[in-house]
Amino acid sequence: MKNNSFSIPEKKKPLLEVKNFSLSFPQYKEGFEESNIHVIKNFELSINPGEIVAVLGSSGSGKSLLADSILGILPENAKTQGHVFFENEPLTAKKQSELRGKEISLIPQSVKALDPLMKTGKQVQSIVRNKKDKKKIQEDAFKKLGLPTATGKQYPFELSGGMARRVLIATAMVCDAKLIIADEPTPGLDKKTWNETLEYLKQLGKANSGMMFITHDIHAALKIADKIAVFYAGETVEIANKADFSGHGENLQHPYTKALWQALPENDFIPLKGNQPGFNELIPGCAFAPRCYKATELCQEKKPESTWVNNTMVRCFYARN
Ligand SMILES: Nc1ncnc2c1ncn2[C@@H]1O[C@H](COP(=O)(O)OP(=O)(O)OP(=O)(O)O)[C@@H](O)[C@H]1O
Ligand code: NI
Repeated sequence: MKNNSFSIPEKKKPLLEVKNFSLSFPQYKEGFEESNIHVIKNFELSINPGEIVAVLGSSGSGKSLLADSILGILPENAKTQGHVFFENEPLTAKKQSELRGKEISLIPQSVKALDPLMKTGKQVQSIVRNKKDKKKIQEDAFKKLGLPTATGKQYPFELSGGMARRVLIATAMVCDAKLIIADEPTPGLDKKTWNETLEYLKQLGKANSGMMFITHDIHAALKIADKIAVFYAGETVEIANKADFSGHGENLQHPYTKALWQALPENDFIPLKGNQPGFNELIPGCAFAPRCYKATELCQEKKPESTWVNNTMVRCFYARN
């Protein structure tokens, strides 16, 4: 008898792993007393090759800073703690500068990231690593994204918002990166362009090795992501599988994720009362406790560690097993 019936499948090497990552800024009060604004706390995330993972968080919650942390382009006053690994190797500052724009590529949040003084075709060509076919690679990318060839001869100010977004996506496309970080790539787009842009991003994420898709739009996240990391008050409260967003959210583990899902007009349309705590509020327990129907004294007093329930990472004392 062959001895391979019990072989354990080889575990995939994660492309990106973020463990216990925190980010703060020093703040000086009157009398020069220093304190810290804690923007990201104990953040966790893992992206496997071929996976699109959405980071879903409200406006101003620290999503772009998370992207900047991975790329190594944080403001100088930012203080970080924790571990980031790229293909199992620590992502040091040296490694970040080697990989940035090559193995790891950013689709920036603002179309203002395009150089206003350079024609879009030339801008995209300047990213292509292959020295010979720069023009062809750029033109093929424009074609795939539905941009007319003539767009390459235009300056960014001559383009509509939707076209400029596609030029930004083209820069990530031609870069041939292993990991693409797309930071809020769909704000202010009309429905048709929104759908098309997400479709291009999905193709791009799947064609390349993986994508971190940053958004505050749950619909956009559900349209393209395999997994959704839900960000609340700077922490990942749950990393849910896309399939768990269904019905009344019975399979979602964290009460905040459930509340987000149930608040959608096409679902139960139940509004979530209250606000997220500010960065300066020191909360000893679970940050969601003041708004949570399940919260007990334990939740007010102690922070839940991350646990795994049915293949889902969750930080809640009362997640189901
Ligand atoms: N250099 C800095 N010094 C101090 N605080 C900063 C600095 N940069 C950003 N912040 C704070 O960090 C917060 C999070 O910023 P970030 O841009 O990462 O949020 P975001 O989730 O990407 O927001 P949006 O949805 O608007 O894009 C900001 O609200 C701001 O208060
Ligand atoms: Ni942002």
